[in-house]
Amino acid sequence: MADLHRRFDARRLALLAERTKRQARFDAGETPDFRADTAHIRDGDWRVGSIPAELQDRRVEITGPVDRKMVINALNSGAKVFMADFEDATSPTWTNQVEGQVNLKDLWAGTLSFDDPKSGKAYRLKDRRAVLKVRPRGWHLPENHLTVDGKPVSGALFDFGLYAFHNARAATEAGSGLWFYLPKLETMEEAALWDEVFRRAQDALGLPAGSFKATILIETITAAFEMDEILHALKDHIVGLNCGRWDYIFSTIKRLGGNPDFLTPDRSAMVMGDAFLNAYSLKLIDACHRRGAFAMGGMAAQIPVKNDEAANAAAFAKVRADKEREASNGHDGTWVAHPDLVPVAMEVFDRLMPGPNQLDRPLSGQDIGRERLLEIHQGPRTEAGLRENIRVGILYTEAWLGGRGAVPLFNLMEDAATAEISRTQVWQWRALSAHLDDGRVVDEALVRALIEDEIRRMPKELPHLEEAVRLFTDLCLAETCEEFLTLPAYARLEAQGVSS
Ligand SMILES: CC(=O)SCCNC(=O)CCNC(=O)[C@H](O)C(C)(C)COP(=O)(O)OP(=O)(O)OC[C@H]1O[C@@H](n2cnc3c(N)ncnc32)[C@H](O)[C@@H]1OP(=O)(O)O
Ligand SMILES: O=CC(=O)O
Ligand SMILES: [Mg+2]
Repeated sequence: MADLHRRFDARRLALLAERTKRQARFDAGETPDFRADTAHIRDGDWRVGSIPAELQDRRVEITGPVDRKMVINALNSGAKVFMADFEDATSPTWTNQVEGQVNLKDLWAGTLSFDDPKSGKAYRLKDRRAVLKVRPRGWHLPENHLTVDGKPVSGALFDFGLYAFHNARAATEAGSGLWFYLPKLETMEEAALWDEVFRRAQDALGLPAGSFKATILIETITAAFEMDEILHALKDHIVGLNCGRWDYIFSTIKRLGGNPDFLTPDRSAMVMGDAFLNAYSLKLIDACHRRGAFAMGGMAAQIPVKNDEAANAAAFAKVRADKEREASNGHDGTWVAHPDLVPVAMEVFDRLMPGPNQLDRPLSGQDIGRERLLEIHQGPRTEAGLRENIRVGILYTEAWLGGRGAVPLFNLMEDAATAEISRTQVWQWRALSAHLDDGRVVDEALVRALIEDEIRRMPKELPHLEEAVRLFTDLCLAETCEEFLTLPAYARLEAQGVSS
């Protein structure tokens, strides 16, 4: 960890500073575009390196937090891949991060099991289980509990470094490897930093270059303009890109949210089949297939609805339709948030994707340019939409401050990415004095009044409610849009008494 920190942390911090400078340019009216200095990469004829056999068929991937029961359930779920998530689905308490590492180490050591003292249920791994991928935190989050030379290390390097150090040998000896998902990258330089980290770690562990393989989430508006460049920067270590739709919406609001041309409608109106979300997923498929890389779909937020058969059927139908769109468009696989949704997605991909993937499918040839990538969704802006953002944003933050990073709220999966949408959208509507469809202007007074009213309807006994309301309100009413909700929230984790 010390070696990784000393070699790479200054670069990480410099890249984060670049994000801030770029935000200032967006705030002054600039909009994203393809880079002139990398045209040769986009125009060049090259392909990514080899894809390991066990990653050739990824039609259904389940994601989830790293707690012991969930890890076992996910590995047993019937999905092809399980992404163990130290990121959007995990509140980064010290306990969560370290226990997550222990769980993964036990998996490779062959000792992962769990006896639930509450339910009395015994959890054991099945023989046939999902291939493991690990998603470390993004470049932005520190890990305050480990310092090197008096400075906190990066959360990303902590999650990656510990996992690689403890498991590379066991995974290789088991005939598998270390596979990663890398989140929230903004540029090819940020991807290149990961490439160097991989090379250094492989070297230090005595592994040949190319032993680690990653899938990169395209979940920032800036990265969508650098898909080729990101594939190229990680050429020997990349197997695909994934449409991280929730962070993508958040990133678009955050980066362009001060510009009235990018005023967004209700969150529920921003659906994958339309406008910039549709454009980016189609572009990602061609960008990947042209280079021999997987084009993974993303997460539908619906989860099973308990005790209401009709609502449950409607939720499953929405997931099915989302997966049908993905498979028909050419995605090579998709994500689900819950074991009950594995068969739903599997049925769709089995039906619409007869081979193990769609790498050989002809490119769509659609030339998706800047205009389509920046086409904002049309739809209503309603009090109900504003209230939903407030309700979900506060309740999610409350759970996060209590150490839970993924929560079911009003029958949807909510995690850090979806909560970021909630708070940035309230911020945007207020900052731009947006009009609701009923003619009212979203101003500080309206936001405060709706927050007050929503709190009245929330259970009073929630332990972190007061702090969550304070943080959420501050973020919505701030002069500028805070880079990440989880940064100020991380500073409060310890104060809430759940971090150690
Ligand atoms: C935007 C993005 O980044 S998406 C990726 C990040 N987000 C995620 O990964 C969220 C993944 N999903 C989850 O964490 C969960 O499904 C939640 C929190 C939304 C709901 O979880 P629960 O309230 O436990 O759901 P529910 O009660 O229906 O669970 C039933 C069983 O399925 C298990 N389960 C539910 N979701 C998962 C999952 N994703 N992985 C493994 N097991 C799961 C539960 O542990 C429970 O097991 P048990 O019967 O042995 O006790
Ligand atoms: O990480 C996935 C997302 O949608 O965000
Ligand atoms: Mg994300």
